[in-house]
Amino acid sequence: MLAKFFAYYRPWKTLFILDFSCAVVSALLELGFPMAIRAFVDDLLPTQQWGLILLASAGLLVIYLTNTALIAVVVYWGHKLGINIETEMRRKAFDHLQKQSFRFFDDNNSGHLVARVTKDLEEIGEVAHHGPEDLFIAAMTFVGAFALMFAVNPKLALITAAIVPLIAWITSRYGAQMTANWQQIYSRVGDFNVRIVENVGGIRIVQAFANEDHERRLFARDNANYRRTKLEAYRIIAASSSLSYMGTRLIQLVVMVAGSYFVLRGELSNGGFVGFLLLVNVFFRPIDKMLSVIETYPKGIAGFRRYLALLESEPEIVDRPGAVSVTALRGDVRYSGVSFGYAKGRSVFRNVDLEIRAGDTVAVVGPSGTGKTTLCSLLPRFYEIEAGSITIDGIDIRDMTLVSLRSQIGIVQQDVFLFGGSIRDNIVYGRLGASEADILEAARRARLDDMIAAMPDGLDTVIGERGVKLSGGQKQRLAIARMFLKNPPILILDEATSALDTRTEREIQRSLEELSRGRTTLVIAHRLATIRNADRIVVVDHSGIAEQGTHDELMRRGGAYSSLHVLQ
Ligand SMILES: Nc1ncnc2c1ncn2[C@@H]1O[C@H](COP(=O)(O)OP(=O)(O)OP(=O)(O)O)[C@@H](O)[C@H]1O
Repeated sequence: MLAKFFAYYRPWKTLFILDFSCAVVSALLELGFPMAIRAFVDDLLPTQQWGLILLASAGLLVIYLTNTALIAVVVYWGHKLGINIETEMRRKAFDHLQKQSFRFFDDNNSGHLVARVTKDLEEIGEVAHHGPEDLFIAAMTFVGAFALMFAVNPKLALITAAIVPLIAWITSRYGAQMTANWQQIYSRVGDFNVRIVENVGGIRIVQAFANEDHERRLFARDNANYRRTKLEAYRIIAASSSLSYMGTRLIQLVVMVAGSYFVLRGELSNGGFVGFLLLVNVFFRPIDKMLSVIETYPKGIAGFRRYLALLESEPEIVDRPGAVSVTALRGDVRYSGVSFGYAKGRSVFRNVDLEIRAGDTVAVVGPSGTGKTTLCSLLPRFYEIEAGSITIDGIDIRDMTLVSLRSQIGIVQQDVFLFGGSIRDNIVYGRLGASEADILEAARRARLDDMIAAMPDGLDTVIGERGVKLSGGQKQRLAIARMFLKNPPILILDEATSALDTRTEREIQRSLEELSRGRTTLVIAHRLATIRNADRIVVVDHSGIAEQGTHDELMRRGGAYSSLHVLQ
């Protein structure tokens, strides 16, 4: 896993080297200061020459200033390195989400996915910056300080080092606990993200059912779980940092007592004593660093693990090697022996044959849950069929690139999804970069022009999240305008007008008829009246296609279609 982590440093090698070398030089200077102080007390003071003392002080000032500059570089460029890595990871995570198939989103909650791309990655940047640098410098300072302490007074150095196993034990014990704890914290954050995303998205339903109290209780539970896990983390931090504080202060006391003893016995100079006390601080600084690494590293690594899990979930539907990019298809669609099920061993339909000639309109009808929507969503390869094949103009859809296949198919859905921007943003989604004239023409053909003219900001009117500021009919028209702009040869209309009043439905129906003119169209309809003129009607039931033919043929046959008709 570490190798995968370090791979992210590759593009920022120069930045890393700059940051790292400045940090190393700064640490070396820190090691040098106690020795300079010792020389100052032992060698310079006894000369009683003010000129020399001031000169040495000026020298120290230069070194301090240099170190100040180094620290500034390390803090800024080091964090720059961290945020660069974090940004790259976030880009990759988002990119990976775009490639996932419908099934992935069926199985993963959007709140958790949001957490993956936001919160999980936050600490990785910190670890990327501090991790290797702190570890290396901690090791270097630790060894360096010990060597210098040993040079000043070996006995005192050994006494000081005796505390190290205790500190190491504290460090390793709490480190493992923290990693496990942070993984749990992330999962808790995901949980309440899910709760918030669902609550805010469905707030109208919540209020309509007056279920606010129920929602509050559910949220309170997740919030309390998060709090409990966080408290556990703070308990670990409190224990480890206070224990290590106690350890370092105890050893300082021991050094004070033992050092005084050595000074009185003449085994240690005054300067040596002062220098040694300063070195003890430097010696224990890596331990503080290690503790802060213990705090941030597990957060980063837990986030990185979840990030890797996301990146390693292979997209289910991808381009085959050698897939061709198709353009301007005629739209001859053929399903041959197609079988499909969402879960293994539970098929929605089996061995379905269906042919739609280019430009024809075929309506799919049948009882709820028989797989009408499913049948249509196989054409743009939102799900992969289990057996058989689907071809367009004789080419298997699996031999086409996904992007080109989907560019040839337009879908107008029952509940239109609109983005939160303006009317223009939503129409232009059909063909990004379309000209103003084309956008207006698409709006006109979808009979949206009167509404746009009546709006204060025209095309730039903001329609609210998911288009809440529009009526159902207006949303449908916007979706149709978007499709006029996209202008695909194949259309799927999924129950597009079921939620509207009769008059609006008739108007929208007219726009849809205009939209489907000259395009291969698959209509999923419940209202049989709207599909009477379809070139063919396919009736599905729980075992697949029950019958197909024109309205008149099916009525004459007196089968499933005619009984549905009688029912309506
Ligand atoms: N994403 C999904 N994951 C798992 N099962 C699904 C999924 N979507 C639909 N199903 C199941 O597949 C079956 C067919 O559903 P589908 O939506 O295709 O039916 P439909 O005929 O379009 O229904 P309706 O007329 O009610 O819209 C149903 O049993 C449904 O529960």
